[in-house]
Amino acid sequence: MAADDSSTTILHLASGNGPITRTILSTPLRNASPTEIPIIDLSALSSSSILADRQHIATQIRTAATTNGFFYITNHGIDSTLISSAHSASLDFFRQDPTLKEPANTIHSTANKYIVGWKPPKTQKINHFEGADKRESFSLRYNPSWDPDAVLPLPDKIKQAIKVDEDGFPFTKTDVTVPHLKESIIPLYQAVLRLGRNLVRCFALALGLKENGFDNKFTYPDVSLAVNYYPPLDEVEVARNVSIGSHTDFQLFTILWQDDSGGLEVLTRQGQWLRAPPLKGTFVVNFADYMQRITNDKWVSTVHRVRNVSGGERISIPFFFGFNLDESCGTLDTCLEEGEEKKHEEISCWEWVERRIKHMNQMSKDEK
Ligand SMILES: O=C(O)CCC(=O)C(=O)O
Ligand SMILES: [Fe+2]
Repeated sequence: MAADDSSTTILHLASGNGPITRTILSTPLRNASPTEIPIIDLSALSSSSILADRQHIATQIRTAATTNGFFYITNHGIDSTLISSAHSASLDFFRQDPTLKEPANTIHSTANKYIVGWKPPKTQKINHFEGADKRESFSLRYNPSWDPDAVLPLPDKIKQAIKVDEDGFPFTKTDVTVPHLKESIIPLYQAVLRLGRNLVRCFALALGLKENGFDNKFTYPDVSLAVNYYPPLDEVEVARNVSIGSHTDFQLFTILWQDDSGGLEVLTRQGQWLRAPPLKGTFVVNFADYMQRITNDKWVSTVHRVRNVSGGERISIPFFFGFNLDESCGTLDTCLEEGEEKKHEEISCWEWVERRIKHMNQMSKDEK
């Protein structure tokens, strides 16, 4: 961050259109208020609910989406035992000696290099202006055999595009040392995938579409689950480093579980950093770049980062959602006021993400 004037600083970020900046207020970091990051109760998402109840949820989502693009969900239906089991198996995986994690390194994936598998510490730079993220992670992408609601068979072109690793990588490589990793993570993956599909129906309502308006774009969604492991930042690092740099997520939306360490921070449109502290029994949901595009920038893809200053290790489990790889969605008519121009051209979610990643990596090359 470079100094601008005495009361503000400039934050540099990657975007799908090249580097951008944001002005940051010098007001101290503080906890978000319930209006800034609301808690939305999803009890009424159950199949026996009536449309009016789901509309009520949609109205709250719309307010959150147009305010800071972040909200907590409670009564989401995900069993806490699924979470605790995935959490402890993840700790068992990350706490191993690096040589034992190496076989699952993403570089050994035959089909999904750099996408699935283990990413060692300090190998990711989500914001090149802020240096390497002090995290390691373990990632999976969509696999129809883990999707309880998969509509099979998948179209051939999708089978090719999804590129499932035939040997079951990366779990084949964790089976020996952490055999319970797969059996703990997959049930959570399945539950969050189902929750995501339900939320997408609320998003459709919140955007003035029919409840099933996005269903056919979500039959084999381009999703990925990551487990992030953040060692604590030491005293020197706290001033200079990030656990994960300031960024926006790339696709449609993210459902994130965080442990009770804290450290997630969210930037308001006004340039104020807010803490999004862990709240028992909740997930955090945030909108991402592609959602912002198709809503003509009405729903915000909000900048966030993590600084793990808890003194202990921190785990988070984000689940990123995009439309089916072959689906494209232009600006939604329901997001345009009378006479309002569309701000973005139509592009598929997948092409958008590729462009976003290209720009992010370009910044790294420019640094050298
Ligand atoms: O760990 C967190 O709380 C946030 C992680 C995140 O923003 C990401 O993985 O994109
Ligand atoms: Fe993120």
